[in-house]
Amino acid sequence: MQRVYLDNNATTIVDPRVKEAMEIYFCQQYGNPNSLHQFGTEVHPAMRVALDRLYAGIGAADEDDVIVTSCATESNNTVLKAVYWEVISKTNKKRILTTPVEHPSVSHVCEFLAENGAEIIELPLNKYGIVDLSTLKEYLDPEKTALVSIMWANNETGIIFPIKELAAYARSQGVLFHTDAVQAIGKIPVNAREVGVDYLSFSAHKFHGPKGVGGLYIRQGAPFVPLLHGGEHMGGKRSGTINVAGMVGMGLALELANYALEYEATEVRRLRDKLEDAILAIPDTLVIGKRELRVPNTILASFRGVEGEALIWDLNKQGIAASTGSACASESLEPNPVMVAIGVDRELAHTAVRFSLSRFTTEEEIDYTIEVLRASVKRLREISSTYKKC
Ligand SMILES: Cc1ncc(COP(=O)(O)O)c(CN[C@@H](CS)C(=O)O)c1O
Repeated sequence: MQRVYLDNNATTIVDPRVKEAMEIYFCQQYGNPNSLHQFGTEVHPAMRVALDRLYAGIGAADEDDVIVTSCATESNNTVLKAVYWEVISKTNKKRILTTPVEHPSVSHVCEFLAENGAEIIELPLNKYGIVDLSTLKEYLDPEKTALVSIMWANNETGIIFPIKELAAYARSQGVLFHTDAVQAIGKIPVNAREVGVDYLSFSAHKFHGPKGVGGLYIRQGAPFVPLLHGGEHMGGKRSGTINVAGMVGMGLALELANYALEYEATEVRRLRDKLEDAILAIPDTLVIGKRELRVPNTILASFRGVEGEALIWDLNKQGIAASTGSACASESLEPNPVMVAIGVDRELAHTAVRFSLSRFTTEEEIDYTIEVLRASVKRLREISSTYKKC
């Protein structure tokens, strides 16, 4: 049976070139970078190269900070709690403006901060599933707002948010702006300085780097306190012995991902559109978001009358890996929250399936997926208690 991996928004394969670059830091150059002896100092040049790649890869200025974390969840927690301690707990600016479709590593932190005095406002989405500038202008009161936190691209739909214009307006009002760029980096161009954000989160395992390592961009002068204290690592901004192999891997993965952006925009998009067209040719289906307003690798599709869980298990039995939405919500049998937030009816929101490709996806894999998907949907509808051919 052929195995086809179409859940790249959950995690990706490590690029073999990244794996190779990481290997020597396990059994050859394994010293603690903070050690003064040669086992520690010999890894410094590679760390410098990795940091240079990270700065260049996300468009950070030399005067900005980029810290290495364990994952984007840590990066998001760090930003939101830093703004809480440095702004919300010390001034009359108690508000965080965010969206109803953020990843739980933003939304659940906001819920926690609301229990501790923050005021969280979820900005309504328009019919395209994004926050438009007029909405931000309507809700943003600069006297009361500490931070705007809006993701660059949604992990379930792939819908891209207009970060440049939103961040520019927040900056014009003297309000801090954070973007969770996890699902944008490696798919579309991301440049922190160009769009003018104060904070930007990312995660290596979303762009063919290793799991367990992420990053956080902090614009020069942006308020900050560490989430993790206890050592002078990362200039005191993130304590803990640095994951040298992960840092080297993430730096190279980001450089390779940016080299491949043209391939993402052409070949990956072509294969995604081929699968999407085949899905839309099946009766009573729906794809969320206009494809030109999405990152090139993602489809969130709805198959009327077919439970999302049933379909992904049927596909899984035939070797195809997809998801009902984000991996962190995959245990939930609730309707897809993103679809509910953008107004899709709840019955359809139970039938969501996410397909996310990568630069390693082949045409043969897409052709096999189309063949299997057509048969699976047909078979499941025949036994469906709710599907009546419209
Ligand atoms: C937008 C966004 N923000 C943060 C994270 C968390 O990344 P970590 O490095 O795993 O901590 C993710 C990871 N989303 C995966 C797992 S839930 C998905 O299936 O959609 C994300 O998509």
